[in-house]
Amino acid sequence: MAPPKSLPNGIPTSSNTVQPAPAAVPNGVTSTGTAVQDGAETKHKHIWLVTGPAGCGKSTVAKALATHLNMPYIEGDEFHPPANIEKMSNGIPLTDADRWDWLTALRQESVRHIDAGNHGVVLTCSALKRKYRDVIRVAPYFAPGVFLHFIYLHAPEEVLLKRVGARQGHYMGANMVHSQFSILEPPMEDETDVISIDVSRTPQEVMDDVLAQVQQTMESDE
Ligand SMILES: Nc1ncnc2c1ncn2[C@@H]1O[C@H](COP(=O)(O)OP(=O)(O)OP(=O)(O)O)[C@@H](O)[C@H]1O
Ligand SMILES: O=C(O)[C@H](O)[C@@H](O)[C@H](O)[C@H](O)CO
Repeated sequence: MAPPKSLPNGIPTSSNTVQPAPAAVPNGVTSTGTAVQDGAETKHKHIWLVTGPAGCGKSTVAKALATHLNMPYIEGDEFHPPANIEKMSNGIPLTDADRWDWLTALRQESVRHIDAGNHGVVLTCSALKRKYRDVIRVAPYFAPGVFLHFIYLHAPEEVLLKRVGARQGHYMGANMVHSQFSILEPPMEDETDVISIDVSRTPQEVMDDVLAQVQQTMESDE
C-alpha cells in the first residue's frame, strides 16, 4: 500500500486524521516470516506503545514489558527537542505544534527498529489526543504487516499528582499534571487497538494485568 499523502511532518492531509488501524492488519506476514515474542511464534511484528498523562507509569511499565518480551525499549521523553524540555521544565504545556515532529520521530524510530529486524518494540509516548495516536497509527504504511497496540494507563488526576509530586529529578513537575488532564482525550470505544489499564493499583497488580492483556492480544496472532 502506498504511503498516504502527508504534510512534511508526516500528518496525513485528508481531514487531518486517519481511521484507527484495525487491531489486525490483514496482509501482514513480513519478509522475515514469523516473529518470536515471549517465547511464542507470532505471525507479525508488534509495536507496543505505552500511553497516558505524566506520572501514570509509562516508563515503569514499558521497561518491564520490554524486558519480558525481549524487545528494544524507546523512551519517548528522550526524543523531545531541547526546546520542548525547556518549556515543560518551566511549567509551560506543549502545544500541538510542539508535538508533531516529536510524534513523527517516535513513529520513525519504531519503524527503524522493526526494519532492523527486531520482532517488536516497546515505546513510551503520552499520546494524549486522538490525533496524536493517529500519527503513530500510520506506522503500518511504513512497516507493512506490523501490528500496533496502545497500552493506555489511566488513574484519577489526584493519584498522578501525588506520584509526580513524590518523584525526584524529573523535568516534569506536579504543576504540569492538571494541564495534561485538561487536554487528555481518553481512547474511545472505536479505538480497537487500545488496551486500557487501571494504574491506581500496585505496580505488581498493574504489571500482572498488562502481561495478561498483552498475552491475550498475542494469542489472537498465532
Ligand atoms: N502502580 C504504581 N503505584 C505507585 N507508584 C507508581 C506506580 N507506577 C509508577 N509509580 C511511580 O510513579 C512515578 C511515575 O512513574 P513513571 O516515571 O514510570 O511515569 P511516566 O508516565 O513515565 O512519567 P512521565 O510521563 O512524567 O515521564 C515514579 O516515581 C514511579 O516509581
Ligand atoms: O505531550 C506531552 O506533554 C509530553 O510528552 C509529556 O507528557 C511529557 O513528556 C511526559 O509525560 C514526561 O513527564
